[in-house]
Amino acid sequence: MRKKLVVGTRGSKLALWQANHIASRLRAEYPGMEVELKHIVTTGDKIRDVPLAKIGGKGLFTKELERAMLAGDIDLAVHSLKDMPTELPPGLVLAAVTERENPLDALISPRYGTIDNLPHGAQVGTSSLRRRAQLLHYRPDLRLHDLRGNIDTRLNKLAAGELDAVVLAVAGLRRLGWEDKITHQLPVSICVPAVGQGALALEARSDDRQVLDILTALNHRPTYRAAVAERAYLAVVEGGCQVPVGVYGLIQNENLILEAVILSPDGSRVVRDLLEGSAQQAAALGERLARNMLAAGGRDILREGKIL
Ligand SMILES: NCc1[nH]cc(CCC(=O)O)c1CC(=O)O
Repeated sequence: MRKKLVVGTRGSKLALWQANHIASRLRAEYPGMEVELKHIVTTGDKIRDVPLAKIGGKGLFTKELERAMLAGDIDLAVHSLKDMPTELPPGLVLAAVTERENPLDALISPRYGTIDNLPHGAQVGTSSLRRRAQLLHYRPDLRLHDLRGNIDTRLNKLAAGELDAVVLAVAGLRRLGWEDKITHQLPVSICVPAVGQGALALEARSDDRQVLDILTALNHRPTYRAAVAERAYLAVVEGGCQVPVGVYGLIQNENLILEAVILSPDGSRVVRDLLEGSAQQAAALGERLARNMLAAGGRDILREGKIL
C-alpha cells in the first residue's frame, strides 16, 4: 500500500469541493494513507472572458493536470466526468467513476420559476451550446446569453438583474450549497444532460497498478457503465463538451437505456433517439446509437453547424 497519494485538482471552488470529497473518501477507505491535494491551473481557468465554444479544442480543463500526472507530480486527477475528453493521452486511463448524482440541468429563475412561465423573449444565461440549443428548441423566443465564469459569478449576474434565468447543472449547484436556488429541474424530455454530467472521474497512470487498485474502491459500476456508453456515443459523434449534443445513459440492473439528442446551434433542427440493451454491451450500444443518429440527419446538422 502507498504511504501517500497526491491528488491533482483545478483551483475553482467546484473543483476543490470535488477533490476534497475524493480525498476524504480515500482517507476513509485507507486510514493509514496520507492524501494531499495539489492545485494546478488549466487553460480553461486562465481564459475567462472568451466563450468556451470559441476557444475550441478539447481538454481545456484537463490538459495541464494530465501533464503533471505523466511527469509524476501528481498520482491522480479528479475531474467532472463531463469535462473529460473521450480520448485520453497515451499512458493515462479512466481509473474510476463515482456514483452519479442528479444528472439534470437546473433553471434558476427567482421571478418566474419554471421554463414555461418565462415571459416571451426572456433573457437566459448559459455557457453551453447543448443547453442553448435545447432551450431554443423548446422555446424559440428566448434570448440566450453566453455565461462564463464560476458558478458564483454566474449567480451574481442573475442577482444583478441582467438576466431572467440561468441554467446550470444540478450537481454543481448541490456541491456548492446552492441547491435551494433551483426553481425548475429540466427533465430529459426538455434538456438531455451532457455526457457524464453529475459524476466524477478519477484519472491515473495506466502503469501505476497500486493507484489503480486503490481507486477501484471508489468506482461505482452502474455509473461507470453508463459513462462508457455515453463516451462511446460521443467519440463516434466526435464532439467535446462544446457541441450541441446531449446523451444520457440509465442503468437498471443489467439493462441500459441510452437516450441522445443532436441539435443545430439555434435549436431549429433536431435528431433524437433512444436505444435499450444489455449493460455489458455499453460501448457497442453507444456506438450504434451514434451511427443511427448521424445517418438519420445528425451528420447534416453537425456539418451545417460547421462542427464536423
Ligand atoms: N463545465 C463546467 C462544469 N463542469 C462540471 C459542472 C457541474 C458538475 C457536473 O455537471 O457534473 C460544471 C458547471 C455546470 O455545468 O453548471
